[in-house]
Amino acid sequence: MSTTTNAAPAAASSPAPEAVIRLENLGKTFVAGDGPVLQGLDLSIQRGQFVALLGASGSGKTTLLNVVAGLEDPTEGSVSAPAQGAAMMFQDAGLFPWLTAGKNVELALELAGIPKADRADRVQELLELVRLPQVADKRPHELSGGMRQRVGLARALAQEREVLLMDEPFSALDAITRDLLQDEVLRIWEVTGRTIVFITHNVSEAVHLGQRVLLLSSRPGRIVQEWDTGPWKDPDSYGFEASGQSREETLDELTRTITHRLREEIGRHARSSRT
Ligand SMILES: Nc1ncnc2c1ncn2[C@@H]1O[C@H](COP(=O)(O)OP(=O)(O)OP(=O)(O)O)[C@@H](O)[C@H]1O
Repeated sequence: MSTTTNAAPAAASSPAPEAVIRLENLGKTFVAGDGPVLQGLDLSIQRGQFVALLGASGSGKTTLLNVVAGLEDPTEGSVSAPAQGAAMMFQDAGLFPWLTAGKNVELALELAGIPKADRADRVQELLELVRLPQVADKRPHELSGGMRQRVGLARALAQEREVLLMDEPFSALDAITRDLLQDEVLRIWEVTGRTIVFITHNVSEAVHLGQRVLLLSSRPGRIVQEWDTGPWKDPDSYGFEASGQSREETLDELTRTITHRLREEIGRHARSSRT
């Protein structure tokens, strides 16, 4: 794997960060004759990190999330992830249409074992966290797509899991709603300290959200390149000061570089699918 890191050297005394997800030589084959979807994949994610995952369509991004969540078993290698599993969020919020927004969130709290007496306050706290304090009594069909995703996010957070896996959660939303929700997710990540793995096809979204941006190769999927965006987002950091560019220029340049690499992988995927 090639890694592009612009971080300042870590202070000698800082303790090694704890990996909350560790995949070693991971492989996944669904149908023996079709070959592996994932192969030789190594990945370590530290507690509290925000990781964005890019890759061609069909490269195995969702499969990777499912393995981390414990929904799929690997056929090779090892997975270390929280035993409690992970909360997941998808392109469609998947709210139960017959329940109100509040009841959708409350159900997740109930399944997480939160006592009944504490649930009403917690539902309200979570809806406030996603900036929808007023929708507890509304049914999903009364909400916009962006509002439904916010409720879906509140429901995912209600599961009280350390790891949140997000599979293209905003790809069906209009650009303005998507921008707003990206900023909300960053705010919620900072407030809650969750470890987030976020799949997207949108490189700007990956660069905006991820501290680390990972590129999955075309089949078989493994992490082929990684970019560390952190130093460029922190104005006080070494990386920012060392460059003569503005933060926006640097992030735009990074977005172009990653887009170029992603296109190469998509092209490779298209060629290998034809053979
Ligand atoms: N349960 C399954 N049984 C058989 N094949 C599967 C199964 N799940 C996924 N696959 C295959 O694994 C490959 C990777 O699928 P996956 O959904 O993980 O890719 P992806 O990168 O998330 O794609 P996209 O970006 O289009 O969502 C595909 O060829 C898919 O058909």
